[in-house]
Amino acid sequence: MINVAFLGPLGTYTHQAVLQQFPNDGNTEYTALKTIPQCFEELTHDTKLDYAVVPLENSTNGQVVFTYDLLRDLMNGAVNHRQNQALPDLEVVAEQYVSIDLCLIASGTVDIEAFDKTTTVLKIYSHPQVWGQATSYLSKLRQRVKSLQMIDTTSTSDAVRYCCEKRDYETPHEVTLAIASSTAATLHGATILERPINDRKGNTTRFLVLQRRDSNKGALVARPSATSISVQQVTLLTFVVAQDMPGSLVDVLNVLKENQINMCSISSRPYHYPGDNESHSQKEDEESKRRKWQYIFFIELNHESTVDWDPIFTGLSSKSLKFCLWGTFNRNARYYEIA
Ligand SMILES: O=C(O)C(=O)C[C@]1(C(=O)O)C=C[C@@H](O)C=C1
Repeated sequence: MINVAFLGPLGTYTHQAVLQQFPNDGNTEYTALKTIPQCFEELTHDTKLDYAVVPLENSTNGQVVFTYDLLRDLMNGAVNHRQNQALPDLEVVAEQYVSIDLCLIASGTVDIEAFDKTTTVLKIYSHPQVWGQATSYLSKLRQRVKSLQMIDTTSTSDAVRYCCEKRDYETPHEVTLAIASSTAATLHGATILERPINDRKGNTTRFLVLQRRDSNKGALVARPSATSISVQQVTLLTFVVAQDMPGSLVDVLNVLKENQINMCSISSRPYHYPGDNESHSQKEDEESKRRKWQYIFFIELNHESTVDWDPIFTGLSSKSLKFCLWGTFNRNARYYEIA
């Protein structure tokens, strides 16, 4: 039996990612948690859980910053190190992709055509990641009402639950709606008013599957894509460099070039050196620790399964102040799907 935690409740897009990765075969238990931080926290400490699935990025509006920042904080809080390589408690073992078809949802019947610019007060509940995926639909909607309030919830499925609970409190001019998946609407017995309302066709969210590093289970197996016989692999790394040293980022990237390995993504998030009660590498000097404008880099490499990692890790170790290898996993075939 395996136990998979995820950003719940049932009916979230993350739940969909979980079912794609771990189909209900009678051997899998699913544990719905309320927030992304809880997924990290519970997987770290509850050995009854084997995996956690969390959103990482969306093809329309980019990073799910909660997840990026939790990875950063785990790297900073890592107790175990091999020289300046942080070995946090969790690692990444697979990726998953879910097509995000956003629906405008009501608890009962609502006539959008009857909205009145002088009186209708519209409240829409959803996960914060959704607003940037339906900007043009929301701005058109705003023009048809007196006011539009967008209210954040911990997930899209929870947004539908809120919307259904609010039904009894509505005044004649106040309308409460949610943006979520059709699965969430069905689950709550709610009505889909319009779909899809996302800005871009092919809107997709990418998810990561995490496990505890000490579980020693290895990466999860993914099927090869229809277009390639060999399975491409992806490696996720994070690192920090000496920001005042010209070329310090280039030096790290040159390690990849010299070893003929391709980088397929790079992004950054704000970084703060670990506090005194957290572990840190000796190269981090006092002054740089106090600076506000520091960055951690996230890079992904795509490669065949036969890579000589020794020179790469030796290079990364010498050119960065601190780095972390989050895992090497198979590229999911859904990555290659065209919008
Ligand atoms: O709220 C959900 O349904 C989630 O699974 C979270 C989440 C996200 O954080 O990106 C997943 C996919 C969509 O992009 C919107 C929300």
